[in-house]
Amino acid sequence: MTAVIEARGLRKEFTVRVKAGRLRREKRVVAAVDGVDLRVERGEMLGYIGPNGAGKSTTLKMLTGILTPSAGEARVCGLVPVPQRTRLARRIGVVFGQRSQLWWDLPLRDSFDLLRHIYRAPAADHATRLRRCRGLLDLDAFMDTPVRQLSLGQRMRGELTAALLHGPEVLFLDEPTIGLDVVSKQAVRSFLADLGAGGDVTLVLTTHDLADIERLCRRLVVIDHGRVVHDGSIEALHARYGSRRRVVVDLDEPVAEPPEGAAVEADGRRLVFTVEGPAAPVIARLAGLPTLRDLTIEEPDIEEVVTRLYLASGPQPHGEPGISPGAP
Ligand SMILES: Nc1ncnc2c1ncn2[C@@H]1O[C@H](COP(=O)(O)OP(=O)(O)OP(=O)(O)O)[C@@H](O)[C@H]1O
Repeated sequence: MTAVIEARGLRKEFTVRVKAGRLRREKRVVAAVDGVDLRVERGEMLGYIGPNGAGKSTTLKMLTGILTPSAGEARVCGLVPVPQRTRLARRIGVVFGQRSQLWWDLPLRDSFDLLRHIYRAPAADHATRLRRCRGLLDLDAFMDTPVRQLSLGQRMRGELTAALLHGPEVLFLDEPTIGLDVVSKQAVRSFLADLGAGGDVTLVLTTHDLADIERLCRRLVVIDHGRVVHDGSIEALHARYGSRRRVVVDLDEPVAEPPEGAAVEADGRRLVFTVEGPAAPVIARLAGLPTLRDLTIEEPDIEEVVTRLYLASGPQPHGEPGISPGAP
C-alpha cells in the first residue's frame, strides 16, 4: 500500500506569555506537537484523538498546510503541505467543525457552484459528486437557503459536501459531529462510513465523541501533550488497557452464594461479573446454573478505556506539560 500521509518528528512550538509573579510575564515556548510520527495508507479511516489541548488541531493544521512545522517533516499525497499548499488543496478536503468554507449570505447551491470554479472541477464530475451528496446527505430541502439560516446539522452536511466536490484523496475532519443532534450525527456518520467503505478516500478524523470512532475507524492514534501515546486498533487499545467485559446473569431465584465467588455486583436475582480476556470459561460455568434465566455479555466501553489511557499518560515529569523556558 502507498502512504498518503507521512510525518516524521513533526513538531510545532508556540511562544506564549505566562505570568511569572505579580506583575511580571515571561515568554515560554509551548510544544503543542512534540515529535509526531505518522504513516497513513490510502483508504484508511484514522481516528486521531486526545484530551483538550493535546495537539490534534495543530497536527491537522500542519498536515493541511495552514501552519508551518517548527521541526520535522510531513508529506501529504507526496506534497510538502506549506510550500505546496495550492497543489495540495486540490488533492485534500478539510472540514473544521467550528469554521465554515461556505459563503454566509449565499444559498448553499451558489456556494457549491463557486467552489466548482475555484477548484476548476470539470462540470460533469462536479455534478456527479453533488448528486451523490444531495442524495446521501438529504440536502434538497435547503439547497436554496442562505448558509446563515441553516441549522448546525444542515450546515455540517453542506460543509462535508463542499469539502468533497473536487474529489479529494484525503479528507481531514476536525470534530465533524460537534454540537449536532443525534439524528444529524447519525446522518454524518453513515455518510462518512459509506465514503470510507469505497476505499478511495482516506479519512483522518479528530473527535471527542468516541461513538464517531467506534462507528468509523479501525485505527486509532491517541495523542497527549503533543506526543503519540497509542497507535493501533481499538481492540489493541482494549487489550493494552485491560478492558473488561461484563457478564450479566439473571436468575429465576435469588442465590445465597454467587457461584463464581467473584461477582462484582450481586443484587438478588442479578449477578454481574467482570471478565478480563476470553469470557467463554466463565460463561460455560455459569450456563450450568439450574436457575439461569438469561445471560448477556456487555462489551467494554471505549470511553472507559480512553479515560484510563489519558490518566495513564498523565503530565510530564517536569513542570507543565510540554512547556519549556524560551529564549529571553
Ligand atoms: N496559535 C497558538 N498560539 C499559542 N498556543 C497555541 C496556539 N494554537 C494552539 N496552541 C496551544 O497548543 C496546544 C495544542 O492545541 P490544539 O488546538 O492543537 O489542541 P487540540 O488537541 O486540538 O485541543 P481541543 O481538543 O481542545 O480542540 C494547546 O495548549 C493550545 O493552547
